[in-house]
Amino acid sequence: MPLNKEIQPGDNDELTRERLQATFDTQQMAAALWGSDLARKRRELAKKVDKLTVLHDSKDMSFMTREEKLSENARKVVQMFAHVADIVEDPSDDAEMFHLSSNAIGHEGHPFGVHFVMFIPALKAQADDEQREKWLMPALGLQLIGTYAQTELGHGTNLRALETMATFDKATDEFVIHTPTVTALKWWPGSLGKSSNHAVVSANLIIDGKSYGHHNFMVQIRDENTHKPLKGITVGDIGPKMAYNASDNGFLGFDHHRIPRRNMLMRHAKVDKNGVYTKPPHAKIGYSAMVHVRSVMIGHQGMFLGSASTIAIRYSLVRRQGEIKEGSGEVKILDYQTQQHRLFPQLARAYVFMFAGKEVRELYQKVLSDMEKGETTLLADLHALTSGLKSVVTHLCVAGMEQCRMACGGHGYSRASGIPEIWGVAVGGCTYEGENMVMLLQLARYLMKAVKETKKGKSLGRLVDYLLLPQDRHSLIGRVPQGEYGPHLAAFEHIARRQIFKVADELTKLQDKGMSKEIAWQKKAVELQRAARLHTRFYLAACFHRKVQSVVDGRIREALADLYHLHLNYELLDMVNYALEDAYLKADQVDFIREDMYRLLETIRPNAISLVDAFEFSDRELRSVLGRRDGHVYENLYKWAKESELNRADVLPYFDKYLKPMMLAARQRSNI
Ligand SMILES: CCCCCCCCCCCCCCCCCCCCCCCCCC(=O)SCCNC(=O)CCNC(=O)[C@H](O)C(C)(C)COP(=O)(O)OP(=O)(O)OC[C@H]1O[C@@H](n2cnc3c(N)ncnc32)[C@H](O)[C@@H]1OP(=O)(O)O
Ligand SMILES: Cc1cc2nc3c(=O)[nH]c(=O)nc-3n(C[C@H](O)[C@H](O)[C@H](O)COP(=O)(O)OP(=O)(O)OC[C@H]3O[C@@H](n4cnc5c(N)ncnc54)[C@H](O)[C@@H]3O)c2cc1C
Repeated sequence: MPLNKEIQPGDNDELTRERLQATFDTQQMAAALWGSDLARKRRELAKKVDKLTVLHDSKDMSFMTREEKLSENARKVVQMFAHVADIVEDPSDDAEMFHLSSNAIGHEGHPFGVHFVMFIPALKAQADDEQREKWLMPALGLQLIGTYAQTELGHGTNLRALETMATFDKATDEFVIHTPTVTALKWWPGSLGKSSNHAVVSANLIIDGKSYGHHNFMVQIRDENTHKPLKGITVGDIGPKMAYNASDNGFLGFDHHRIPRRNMLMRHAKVDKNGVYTKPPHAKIGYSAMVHVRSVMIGHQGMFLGSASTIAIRYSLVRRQGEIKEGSGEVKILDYQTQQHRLFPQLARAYVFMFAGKEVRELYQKVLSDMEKGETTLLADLHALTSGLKSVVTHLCVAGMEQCRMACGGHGYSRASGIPEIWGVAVGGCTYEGENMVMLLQLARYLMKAVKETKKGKSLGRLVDYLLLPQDRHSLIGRVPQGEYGPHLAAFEHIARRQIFKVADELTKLQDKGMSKEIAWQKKAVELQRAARLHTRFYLAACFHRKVQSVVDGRIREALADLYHLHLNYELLDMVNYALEDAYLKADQVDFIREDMYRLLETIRPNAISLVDAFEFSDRELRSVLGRRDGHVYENLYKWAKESELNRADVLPYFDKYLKPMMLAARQRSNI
């Protein structure tokens, strides 16, 4: 059977020649990336969105004001729901809905952003059956718009310091929600500013003067008909952000606002009418909506990096600049080794982040179904894994996207490239759902506990089984037959294990000298977050390995293995200092890794376009002139620039108002 190579009439010949070189079928590679069912659904829904003009951007969002963006995406999201049954096979499938949304709406936000990502997951995990009936069904049916209001002006990370109060009033069987200070104002919740009419609000539960820590409460914030804030509620937009400006992130304050007792989400923790409090089965079960977003973010961040890689690689095959051999003509910029070294490792990361995203979603689903039965054993593992992945993946994604942007030269800096907006959205991920450094320290906590168990000969969980294995003193990289990469993966394991034990020993030594546990932790915090990063990077490399092993088709496995081996080499070089510290690697082995990496760049080069085609991002989804599938970049850049609002007239008023008088005055002065 001929291989599918994504060639279409009217394509730029340069790209067609590139596509013909592929060693694999792009649709089969797409199936490896997304799963075959989702890959098919994505393809079909993109075609349907193409035909439905009501779902198309009315103009490029780059040329819109914030209010126009909000209005445009509200229009599209409503149209999207109106046509959803004709477009997707299963509207309750989050993945399918997410892809519909990224095709039709893009990534700048819309009024239902947090509704689907946090509000509904919070209700699913924390509302009891009666409450689900009351709010989850209407929320799924779009009868209300919800947000998740946890962060305050004064505190986002340290949830124990949240100040919003929910004081139980036994006499009326109500909670009184109150914002005692300006720092207690809720700050940041997505779609809160102008769109939502309900919020899951985190507030300190106070019964008879005693605080039970923060819990989640359902609060209606706006009238369902007039959309005006309810009495005792102040709400508004927090202003423009780096990106994500079609989302109205908001502020929210309460002045002794009363809600019924049954508005506390009571699946796990409960308060009865006598004010008797029942503890949840796990102290952090109320954090489940955060864990949900952390788990979905991994794959989505991979998609963002995949989008930027697609844009930069396609453009690098259209752009010619300079000669490699004098007189032989200008070359495609992707033929430069430096360009390949800049882009292919990002492409490999995008792949592995998407694979890891799938694994972590499966674990989340398992934990969620366990939680339904009151079983919480795997919650700590999930928290540790998502905390590490969330931090490492967002950090590497935005660093990688910046490489993609720079690899496009000047045109990468233009919004026409599409990279600035997705970079701006992705970089928010380093902060939201737990600031990266803080989340790495959460994982480090787990790792230090794992060390203690290891010393007793036990494992804390599957993720840290490797701590029980003995340390090798020297790496076998370059000492085994060419093409064997087991020692590379072993090096990731070695580096992570060594750093984890090293910092654990250092903590013990400090405490043995009489330092408190907390101060010792502070003294070693940078080393601790390094341990968490190295553990996560080992997890990612091992995940890539598992994926390559699982692929049946020989051609796909070979192309994926090239990316995997590049990933191993590139990431090892990026953290080689850890392997040199204990002479685990020698200088000749580092040279071996480098040379192998350069070899792999050349091997991957002919497959580059098909490896990005395999993401199957539609042009509508990419929203990039540089990344167009057909490669017709220059004529479309010119067309795009002409759309700029500044080109509506040859002379704009500011010229007559400011510059002309200044120049006239200057001329007059020079004539005197
Ligand atoms: C139309 C529609 C289309 C529809 C489509 C629909 C489809 C939709 C599909 C989905 C689409 C998705 C799209 C996404 C991408 C889109 C782009 C943009 C979107 C932007 C959205 C942005 C949303 C962003 C939202 C937000 O940002 S919302 C706010 C997030 N805020 C934070 O994340 C605060 C961080 N801070 C903390 O999480 C805590 O503060 C703290 C540090 C843990 C300490 O917590 P503390 O309570 O102090 O506990 P410790 O004392 O440290 O620990 C004590 C003990 O508890 C343990 N433990 C702590 N935790 C946990 C935990 N979880 N679980 C288990 N254990 C835990 C710890 O291991 C320790 O164990 P031990 O060692 O004792 O054994
Ligand atoms: C785009 C976007 C969307 C958001 N959406 C929502 C939403 O829908 N709902 C919601 O409730 N919130 C939302 N947030 C808020 C977000 O969750 C918080 O901003 C985030 O959790 C970080 O908290 P912070 O702002 O308090 O940062 P801070 O904690 O003030 O971080 C500042 C610095 O202090 C350091 N730091 C803080 N604590 C520690 C510590 N213990 N140890 C070491 N270092 C520390 C951090 O590492 C960081 O370097 C959103 C934020 C963004 C950017």
